[in-house]
Amino acid sequence: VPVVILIVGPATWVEKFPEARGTRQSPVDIVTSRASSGGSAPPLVWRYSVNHPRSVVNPGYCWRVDENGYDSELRGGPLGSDVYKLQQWHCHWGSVNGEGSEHTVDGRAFSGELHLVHWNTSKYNSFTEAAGQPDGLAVLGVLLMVGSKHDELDKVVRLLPYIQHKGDKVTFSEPLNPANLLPKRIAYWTYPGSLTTPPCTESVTWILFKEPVQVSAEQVRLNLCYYVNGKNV
Ligand SMILES: NS(=O)(=O)c1ccc(O)c(NC(=O)NCCc2ccccn2)c1
Ligand SMILES: [Zn+2]
Repeated sequence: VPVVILIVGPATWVEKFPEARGTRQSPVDIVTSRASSGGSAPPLVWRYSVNHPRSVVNPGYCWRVDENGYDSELRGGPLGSDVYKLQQWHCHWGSVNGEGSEHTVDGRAFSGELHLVHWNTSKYNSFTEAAGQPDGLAVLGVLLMVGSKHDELDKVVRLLPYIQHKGDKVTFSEPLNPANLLPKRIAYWTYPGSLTTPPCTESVTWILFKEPVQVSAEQVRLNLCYYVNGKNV
């Protein structure tokens, strides 16, 4: 009986998404010895709305929190004079502990990776428009490692049982400050890259914080058993 192997993943993305064959594809391995020193970039500055309703969604490949258009600002650092606005944030977890991050640092993977996705409101009129432009998006990447429980992140993790299947969505209005998801030390690596999943558009200025943030083993387990089970590949 002929065996048909359906390959779905990065190797086949180039067939449907030509951008995936580009010259600035993400994620990458950060080779720390080859990273240049900070130079004279201005400080990275952010301000987020805390007290507004947010929705947690299961898009089928992770969980995502939509900011529902509430105001926020990210500017400075490598972003020139443009102001970016937080659109959504989501998480990438691995099926094996320590293997979940998208970026690696000197070949080392972390247990997970949080992405805070911002779009350039100085130049574009919508997220969708910005997502197609080389300077359209800025994503803050936070590496996650197993350690103590993360209280801010727990406001989302505890809702995962209610979005076990693709398309599920739950709205919550508990105050949450996305700034509390960032590490204490805000040193970062930055490079011009792309969306890490289809359509892999080369529109992302990546800003990856050097210091990992700790989450508990239970929080990793909850992410795995809910979104992995709920994940319709
Ligand atoms: N991971 S990332 O680069 O921050 C990022 C940010 C915003 C995005 O819209 C995406 N990609 C995205 O949403 N893709 C939706 C469809 C999809 C996602 C994953 C696999 C296959 N198809 C990735
Ligand atoms: Zn992501």
